[in-house]
Order: sequence, then structure tokens, then C-alpha cells
Amino acid sequence: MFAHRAAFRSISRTAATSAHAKRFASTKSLKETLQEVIPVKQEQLKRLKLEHSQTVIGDVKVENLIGGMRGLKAMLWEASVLDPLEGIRFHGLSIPDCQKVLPAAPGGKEILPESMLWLLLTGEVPTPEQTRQLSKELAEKGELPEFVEKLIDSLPKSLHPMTQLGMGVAALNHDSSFQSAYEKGIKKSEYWTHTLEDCINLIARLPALAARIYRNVYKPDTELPNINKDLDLVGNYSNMLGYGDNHNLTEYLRLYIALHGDHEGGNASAHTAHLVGSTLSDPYLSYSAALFALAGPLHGLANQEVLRWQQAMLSEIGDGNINHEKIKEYLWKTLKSGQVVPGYGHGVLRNPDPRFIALQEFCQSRPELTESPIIQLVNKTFQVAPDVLKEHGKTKNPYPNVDATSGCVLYHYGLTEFKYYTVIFGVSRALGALTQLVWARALGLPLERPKSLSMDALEKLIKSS
Ligand SMILES: CC(=O)SCCNC(=O)CCNC(=O)[C@H](O)C(C)(C)COP(=O)(O)OP(=O)(O)OC[C@H]1O[C@@H](n2cnc3c(N)ncnc32)[C@H](O)[C@@H]1OP(=O)(O)O
Ligand SMILES: O=C([O-])CC(=O)C(=O)O
Repeated sequence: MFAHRAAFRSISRTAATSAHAKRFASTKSLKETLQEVIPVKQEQLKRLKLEHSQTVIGDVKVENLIGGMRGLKAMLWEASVLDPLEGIRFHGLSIPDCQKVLPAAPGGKEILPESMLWLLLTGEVPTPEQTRQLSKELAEKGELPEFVEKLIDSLPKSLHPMTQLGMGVAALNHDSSFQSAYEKGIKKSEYWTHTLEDCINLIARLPALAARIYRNVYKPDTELPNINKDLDLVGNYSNMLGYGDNHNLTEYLRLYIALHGDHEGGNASAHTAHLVGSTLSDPYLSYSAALFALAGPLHGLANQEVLRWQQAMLSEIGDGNINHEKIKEYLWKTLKSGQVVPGYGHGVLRNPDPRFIALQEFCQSRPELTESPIIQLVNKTFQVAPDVLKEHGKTKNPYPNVDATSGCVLYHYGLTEFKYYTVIFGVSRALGALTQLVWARALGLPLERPKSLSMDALEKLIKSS
């Protein structure tokens, strides 16, 4: 089942010893580390502009213009690059590399999202002490303003949790440091420090916001615990959700949130944050917009859709009758009705998603998960879906993406409210999307404004070329 795993591991071993490997950072704070790294990157950008502004790096074809800009190399994105076969690398480090070098929680094994945030922002692997300091800072800044609590409490329970999250994040811009500094007329060179402050405050507040939404919608009249200043970001999130006593689920959430943090710049949520941020909209508004892109079923909402699809399959086939043949029939039924198979296919990847593999490995390492019917259903579907999708012949990538499995572990551990799952993704994607906002301000990246053409204008251009 994990035929691809060995290949990923061997690629990543090479990378870990290559020029990409990151040194352990010193005792500096996150901001001090950035103060060191930023001038180096600024020089790199200056050099690129000076020496290569006119260097051609690809053609623009009509298919790119019509096909959602697929394949166009048209954005700068510092923290990660996605290879179609090998998957994501964060500053050159693959997922298995990150699992080896990024600090975990005391008593845990999984990557702490704080350490991933540090890597994304600085390109350096933090020490456990630096990670702990960042956890502490986030916990100290994690409380929500009262008016945001009231806003969330006033929303109807029937309003989708992602809508609530986007609204809450937008409202947090009340306290935007960037916005108030901009109004005062700060210099461009100072933009990034205020952006960083907003980004850290937003990441710190996301668990309390997301947990409040969960409690209001699914566990009304239960008490939301206070933030524990000695706990990491996800330790607190899990506690506030009401699952703090489930160590396995908390560890899974750490891995989930670390791995979903960034997927280069072109994905719809990251790109939205970048586009909106390029207008100098503050990080809260930029990330709120990103969340509404994440809330689409072709993107982040697919992890909710996978559960919905699996439940529908189980209720049609019957729990006791699940086998490969029945799953195949259900896959064909889905495809013939013109729907997509959620959790399969990808805009860039052409192999099973290494995030899917990493989450599956988490399952393989725990007996309760290997025996879980819902996890077994993911595995059985993985055994037949690629061949069905190949035979169907439309999708360029017949393999699973991360959404094919991410929600099932949550489901197994009792977090069964799958309309909530994309909110967890939304807590995570902030790591990468907000990192790039800091870099965009530090590098002075401009307003994003590509050229569009009407079909008539396109035909005219084709004739004239
Ligand atoms: C975290 C993430 O965002 S990962 C993605 C999560 N989304 C999903 O899992 C939803 C299911 N998958 C999909 O819809 C697609 O694979 C996407 C949106 C992820 C990628 O879309 P594209 O880059 O356009 O995929 P691709 O070029 O392979 O599409 C070609 C055709 O195959 C179809 N196709 C792609 N994936 C699937 C699928 N899983 N099931 C059925 N058909 C599919 C497309 O709808 C398209 O059909 P069309 O020609 O009739 O328009
Ligand atoms: O890269 C993409 O287009 C979608 C995806 O997997 C992500 O954003 O995590």
C-alpha cells in the first residue's frame, strides 16, 4: 500500500544532507532571526531584478489562460515549493525531513505547528527552546477580544463554521497594528514588523476563535476552558475543543496542522491571501478572504466532502457489505452522475500526496486506528479508486490528496462533526499564508494585477502573432 513511501524517504534523505538542509537556529527570538534573514533575501531579490528581469522562464499558452492558469509560473512564494511527483518541500525540507528535525511537544512525537511556523518564516529549524518560547508567546496572546466573542455567540448555529471563522478573523482587524501604523504614515521598510505582529496575534487567536465556533455549534452550554499559558498552540486548541484528554487526537492535530500549513503559493487559499494582501489590506482581512477560498469543495472543504461521500456510500452499501467490488461500483456511480470523487485528484500533484502518506503512517502506528472501520474504508478506497479514475480517463491525477484521509482520524476519535473539519484546515493554513504576507512586505512585493483578455481580444492576439 505504501509503495510510494520508500521513494519519498530516499528522496528526502538525499535532501536532508544536501545544500537545502537547514542549520539549527541560535538562541535568537523569531523577530531577531527574521531581522538577520530578511536583508539576505532582499539582496537576492535585488540581484534577480537586476540580472534577470528579462530572462524567459516559460511560455504562456492559450490553455493556461483558459485553464485556471494551471502550470503558469507567475508568483513569488518563499516558504515552500511543490513538485508534482515528490510533493511539498518547506524551504527544501520534505515532510519526512521535517518529522525528523522539527521539535515535538514534551511527551509527544509529532511536529509542533509552532516549529513549522518558525521554519516557514525563517528557513531555519528552531531549537526546542525557541519553539517553547514561541508557544508561550502564542498562548499569552491567544485571548479573543470580548466583542469578537459576542459576535461569534450571536451567529446562528446553522451558519457554516467556515463562514463564522472568516467573519471572526475579519473582525479581529479591529486591532490591526499594520492598519493603524499605515494610517500614521510609516515607511515601507517598517511594514513587515507590523505585519509580523498582526500575523503572530492572528495565529495566537485562531484556536480560541475556532474552538468557540465548535462549542457554540456542536456543544452548546459547555464551558470553554481558559488558555493554559504552559501549553502549546494545539495543546490549547484541543483542550478548548474538549478533547484535551485524548493524547492521540492532540498529537494527530499537531501533525495535521503542521502539514496543512503551506502548499506553495498557487493554491486558492494561499493565493487569495497573497492577492488581497498585495493591496496592503491588513493580515486579518487578507486571511479572512483566504478562508472563503478554502471553504470551497474543490479546495479545503473536500475534507468534509470525503466524510459525507463515505457516509453516503456506507449507508447505500451497508456497513457489513463493504468490499472492493462494492466500492468500485460506488465510485462509478459517483463519476457517472457527474460528480467528482472528493479527496482524489490535484491541480499540481501527479502522485499520492505525501501528506496523505504521512497521515496514513500515523494511522498505521496506532492499533486503534488500524482497526477502525472508517480508516479501513479509506485504505480500501485507496486500493481501488486510482484504477477506476484511470479508466474513467479524465483526471490528470488519479491518486489521493490529503483530504482523502485527514478527516477520518478526527471521526474515529469522536470529532464527528465533519462540517467543522475545514475550520481545522483554516487554523493551519494561516501558518503559510501569513508567512508570505510578512515576506511580501519585507521584500516590497507589488500589487498583484495580471492582464486579462476577452475571447475576442484573445482571437485578435492569436491572429496577429
Ligand atoms: C487541499 C486541497 O485543496 S487538495 C484538492 C481537494 N479537492 C478535491 O479532492 C476535490 C476532487 N478533486 C477535483 O475536483 C480536482 O482533482 C481538483 C479540483 C483538485 C483539481 O482540478 P484540476 O486541476 O482541474 O484537475 P484535472 O486537470 O485533473 O481535471 C481534468 C478533469 O478531470 C476531472 N477530475 C479531476 N479530479 C477528479 C475527481 N476526483 N473525480 C472526478 N473527476 C475529476 C475534472 O473535474 C476535469 O473534468 P472536466 O474536464 O469535465 O472539467
Ligand atoms: O495545492 C493545491 O492546489 C491544493 C492543496 O493541496 C493545498 O492547498 O493544500
